[in-house]
Formats: sequence, structure tokens, C-alpha cells
Amino acid sequence: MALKIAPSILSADFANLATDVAKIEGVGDLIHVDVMDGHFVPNLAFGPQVVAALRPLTKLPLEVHLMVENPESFIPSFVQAGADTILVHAESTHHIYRVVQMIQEAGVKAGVVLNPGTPIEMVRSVLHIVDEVLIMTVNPGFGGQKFLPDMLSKVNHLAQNRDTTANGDYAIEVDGGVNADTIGQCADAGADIFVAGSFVFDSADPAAQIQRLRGLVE
Ligand SMILES: O=C(CO)[C@H](O)[C@H](O)COP(=O)(O)O
Ligand SMILES: [Fe+2]
Repeated sequence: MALKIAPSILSADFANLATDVAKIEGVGDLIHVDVMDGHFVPNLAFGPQVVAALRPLTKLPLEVHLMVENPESFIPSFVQAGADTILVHAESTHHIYRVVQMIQEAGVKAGVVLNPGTPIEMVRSVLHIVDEVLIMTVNPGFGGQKFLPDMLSKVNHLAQNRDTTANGDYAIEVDGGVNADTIGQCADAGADIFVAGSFVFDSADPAAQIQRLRGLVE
């Protein structure tokens, strides 16, 4: 599977999002948009209007990371806004299988996300239908936190068990604390998609930071 770098705009300049997105156009592989409701996580960030506003500004796929209670109710508006992938936390719904179906029936790729405290078992029954599994490598809610290396055993387990699922080709993504010091361990464990927020956008040259990460895993 081709390795992908996914810059997270949670660390971009909110007053100049279009400018920051232009800086990574053609360099990043997709744009990661964090959605927070102040309940599932103790922070607020981005709604469907932001996704809709970004859609015409970039050719890059837009990946929406939903950190919200009751994700079911937000799927239609993010589909309508132009999301290419929607990622839902297993802890945020009683009906993860139904939510994955809802997303895919709308013609959008679906991923499931696990908090650091949540075991793989929580998503075992949907591994054969999902397009992606995202392992949080920080507790979700904020950018710029320290990478949790003990999460790599989950990445490794998912990579080793791909053959045991019916589709066998879900992408494995890591999110949180990914930088030049940690990305190598994630790749070694078997991750394919690497979200990076502060490492990319807290720099004067976001494109160079993405290239630096890419150089460390390819
Ligand atoms: O989902 C997230 C936080 O909940 C962000 O995608 C993540 O934190 C990226 O930021 P950084 O790379 O700075 O850790
Ligand atoms: Fe995220």
C-alpha cells in the first residue's frame, strides 16, 4: 500500500486556511480535518461549512475525523460538504456497523478510530468492511501532544491480521504526535497513513516538513 502523509489543519492558521492549504497542495497526499463537539472531546473544532469551503480550494482528498457524540446525525452534512473519507470513533456510537454502512452507502470511504484506551476488539466485527482503521497515538482533542509509543502494538496487530479479514486491505492510519522522531516507528509497525498537524504547520515551510516526513518512510 502506498504510504501517505496527511497534514492536519488543526494546527494551521485559522484566519488564513486557504493560504495554508495552498502551501501543501501537491505535496501532502490528503487533508485531515478534525471535527470536535466539546462533548466527545474537551475542545471545539471545524464543522461541515469548513469542509464545504475547502472543497473547491484543493484537489487533495478531504478526510474528516469526527470526534463527536452521535456521529450518525452528522454524516449527511459532511457527505454533502464533499468529504472523501469519514472516520468515526468506535466509542462514540452504539452502532458502529450501521454508521460504516451509512457512510459507504453515501459513496464515501469509511474508517473507524480507536482512542488510546480502547482495544482492537471494539472494531473486530467491522474490519472486513472498513476502508481504514485509525489508531490514535495521543488522547484526542488537541494538537501538539506527546506521541504514545505503546499504541504501536495495535498498529502492528492490525498489520499482521489483514489476511484474516474478508477485504484484507484496510489502510492503517496513525494520528497524534507524529513527527520526524516518531514516524519511523509507525511505519515499522505497519502504518500506511501518517497524520501530522503541529510538525507540519508550526513551521514556516509546511511543504518541506511533509517532504521530510516522506523521506523518512519511503
Ligand atoms: O485528531 C487530532 C487531535 O485529536 C489531530 O489530528 C492530531 O492531534 C494532530 O496534531 P499533532 O500532529 O500536532 O499531534
Ligand atoms: Fe485527527
